[in-house]
Amino acid sequence: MSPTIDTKSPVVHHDLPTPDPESPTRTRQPYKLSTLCVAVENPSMKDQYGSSSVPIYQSATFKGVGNEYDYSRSGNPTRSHLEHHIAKISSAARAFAVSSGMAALDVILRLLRPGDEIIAGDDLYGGTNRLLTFIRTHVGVTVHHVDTTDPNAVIPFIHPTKTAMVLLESPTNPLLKIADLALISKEVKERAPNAIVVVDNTMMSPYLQRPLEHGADIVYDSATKYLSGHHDLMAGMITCNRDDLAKQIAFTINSVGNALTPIDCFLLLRGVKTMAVRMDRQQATSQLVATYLHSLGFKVHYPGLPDHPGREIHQRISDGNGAVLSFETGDKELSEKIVGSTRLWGISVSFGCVNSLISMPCVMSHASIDPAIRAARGLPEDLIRLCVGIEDSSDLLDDLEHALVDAGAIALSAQQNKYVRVPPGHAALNKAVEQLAIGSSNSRGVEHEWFVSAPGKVILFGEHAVVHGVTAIAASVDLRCYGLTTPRNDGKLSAHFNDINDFQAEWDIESLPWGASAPLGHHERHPEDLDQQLIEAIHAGPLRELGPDKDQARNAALAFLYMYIKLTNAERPSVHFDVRATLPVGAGLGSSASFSTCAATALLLLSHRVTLPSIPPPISAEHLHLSHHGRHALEKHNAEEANRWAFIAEKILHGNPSGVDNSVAVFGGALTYNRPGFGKPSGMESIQGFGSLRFLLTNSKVPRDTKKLVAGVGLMKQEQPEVVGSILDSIENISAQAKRSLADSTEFGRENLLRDLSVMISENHKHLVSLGVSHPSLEIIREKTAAPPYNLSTKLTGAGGGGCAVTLIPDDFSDTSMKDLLSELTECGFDPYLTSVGGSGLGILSPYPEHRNTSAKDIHPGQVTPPETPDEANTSDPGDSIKASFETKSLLELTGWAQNLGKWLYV
Ligand SMILES: Nc1ncnc2c1ncn2[C@@H]1O[C@H](COP(=O)(O)OP(=O)(O)O)[C@@H](O)[C@H]1O
Ligand SMILES: C[C@@](O)(CCOP(=O)(O)O)CC(=O)O
Repeated sequence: MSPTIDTKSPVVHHDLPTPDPESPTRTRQPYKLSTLCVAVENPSMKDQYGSSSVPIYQSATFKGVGNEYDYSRSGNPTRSHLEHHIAKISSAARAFAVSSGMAALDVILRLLRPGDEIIAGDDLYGGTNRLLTFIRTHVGVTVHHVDTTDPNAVIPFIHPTKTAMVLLESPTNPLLKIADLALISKEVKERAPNAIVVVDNTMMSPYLQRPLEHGADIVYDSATKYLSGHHDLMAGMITCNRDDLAKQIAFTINSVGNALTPIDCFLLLRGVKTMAVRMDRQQATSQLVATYLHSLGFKVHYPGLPDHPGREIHQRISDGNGAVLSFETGDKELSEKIVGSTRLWGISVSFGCVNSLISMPCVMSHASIDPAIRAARGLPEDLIRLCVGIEDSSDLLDDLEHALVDAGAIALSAQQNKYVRVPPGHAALNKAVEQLAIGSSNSRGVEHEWFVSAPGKVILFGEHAVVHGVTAIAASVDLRCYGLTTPRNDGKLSAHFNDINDFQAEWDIESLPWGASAPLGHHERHPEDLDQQLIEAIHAGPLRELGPDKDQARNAALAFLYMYIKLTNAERPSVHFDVRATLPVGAGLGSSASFSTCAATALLLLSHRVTLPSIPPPISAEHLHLSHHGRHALEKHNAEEANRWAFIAEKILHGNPSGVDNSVAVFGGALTYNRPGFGKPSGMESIQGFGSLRFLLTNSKVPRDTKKLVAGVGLMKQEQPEVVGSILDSIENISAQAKRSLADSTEFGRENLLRDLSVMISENHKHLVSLGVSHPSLEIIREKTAAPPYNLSTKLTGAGGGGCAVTLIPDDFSDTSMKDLLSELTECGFDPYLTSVGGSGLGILSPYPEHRNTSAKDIHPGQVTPPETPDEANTSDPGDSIKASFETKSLLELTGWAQNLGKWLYV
């Protein structure tokens, strides 16, 4: 077919390129729209040089008589290419490119005659409204503005002969109201067969919605928006399937001369190629932004939200929710402040660009509508419109949050430790109060203490091998690390690691190496690799005086300071961080991961990146003491964030961690774990049935260093890949078998399960010996437990090289035997300990006063009975009593005391 634009008979139909079947037996599916967007080829317009990009025919005239093209106002090869392409992706036979979206509407409105009537929406783009007013006053066309989101409001205005055009938008701009394009088209056709249904599809683009498929006669787009995507050109596209209409449209364009210029046609063709990827990203971020604003309590207009009134209709007629949304703040002045406070969101009219934009329709795009009419049409003066671009979603959310905070629309709730919406009208007042509280310094006040805790772990199968992609099976143990932050508010930061030779240090916050690290946005993820520049700066700065004999403390302080600098750049809270554990440090029970989890969580709370549920469910007193009560009180995304940061601290402490230890410390319970990056499913899966098993943990008390042991296995793997490879395969088989046995334990029988696990424990240990990570002390423990009358299976657990061994205790193991075994091990200088596994993961002591157990208020050491007159400071600030007792409680009392303080919120 010829693409000739003949002004006498200008209608040209464009083929939709459904690919031919390759063979009679294998049909090809039609290309998806995103493929069609990229495939600009027009088989009937092959370029003479085979250029892969459509050339710009920047020529007003073409030589010769009777050729395809003579004058660019009538036709131009670059424009023909563009029109063919847009027709193809719009389910249209014809497409016309003109100089702007308004030019498109102008061409369409010229189909009307004096006396005709139009039905149009009441929430229209301001420019559309302006042109409609013009044709009403100058052409004598009657315009009925009705709520087109309600078909019943449209029907009474349809006149069988007078109604010449129904002009629809869906979603509307800027209130995102939905019109049922299919239903209205049908109703119009039935009642006024000659009326033309016209749809402005700019908010959606053909990628997300093709109204011609739903009965519209003409569709137009401001191609300045999504079709081009870059705000570097202005264009309008008109598409239709009716020859009669196409002829009239072509006639008008040729007569008035508003066709798109060749260079803009070229730019638009280039833009369309990336439309699908742009829109996919823009939509995904829009959903995040809408959900975020909605969660803060703003009235948000976006069809992607579950409570949007037109959602069901929109899902039926479109393929997505688009990238424009709007929200109300309740206060015009506040909205102006928010719009003025953003940095990344550019203040601009229009939308559809790769850059994100923010605007207030009533003072910008819709300012041309009379304020009284705006009010009558329900357009809120405080409405903010967001047009989402392709920037990183975390940057956009962060910028918006900053703007909301700066304008005083949201404020930090000390009690909930998260941003909450300030009731409209209070914003200015609250802002002033907050400024006073913050004072002139950039460090924000810290109101109360945070008390957090996380368990250690026992690895039953797969340690070391898990670093290299093998499945590990691990569970939490009932030994925990505790971290407490207390406010200092004197510009200093301090830490006290009770278990690391009572290490204490204090730093001037402003002297920390802030400059060595780029600040991390509020929603920004930490990159996979550690920031070596910051690590070096911390070593050279705050840690410079710690010699090699202080390795353990230096590493822990490094992990703490690294996260403090990365996470709290905006707040820089002045706090004291106290750590104590009931876990042996460096013994293979994951002390580093539980420490990392505590430090990460405390800092995430202080930087308001982890928030608590505002109304935790009520508790009954009898449950207060159970360690696993309150599970799932912390939201999953908060747990995941804590786990991500605990893993970062683990990298600092341990070099090449697999992530199993911190996953157990955060999520608790029992799980299988696979490290990502080995071409197989990764992550964790919780396993049941583990909690009923009894284990004896025996600490050899031989110190060792996880980092060195893990690095040692890594080196061995490099030097003897085949030997290590086959050991890893064998361990993988053991883990897989153990996973199956644990999963099927009821069917399999308890006795069989215990017997199988025993065999696998011994096997796994042998493989660890081959990897060179056992130690004579561990072999003594293994031999002692294996000897009659005990006949138990033991393996090292964790990194080995000393540290702990784990022994499986069968159900029928007698109390007498246990007593004998414990004393035998103790006599050899070991620390045996019977543990229960599978308890709670990360916990945060609820900060809500109603959750604090006042009867458990502490009695200071040395006091036999509570004082008759309660100590003022002690009653008014539970933080004081927590800190004092935390450092002085005996190891045996620590867990019970912590539990008794109040309700713990667990992952
Ligand atoms: N309670 C704690 N307080 C401070 N730092 C700790 C604590 N527990 C562990 N760490 C840090 O973790 C390191 C121990 O890590 P690692 O050798 O992996 O032992 P584990 O096998 O117990 O995880 C310590 O040297 C110290 O830096
Ligand atoms: C050896 C390893 O598998 C477990 C280390 O445990 P621990 O640090 O010894 O508690 C290493 C890892 O998985 O990161």
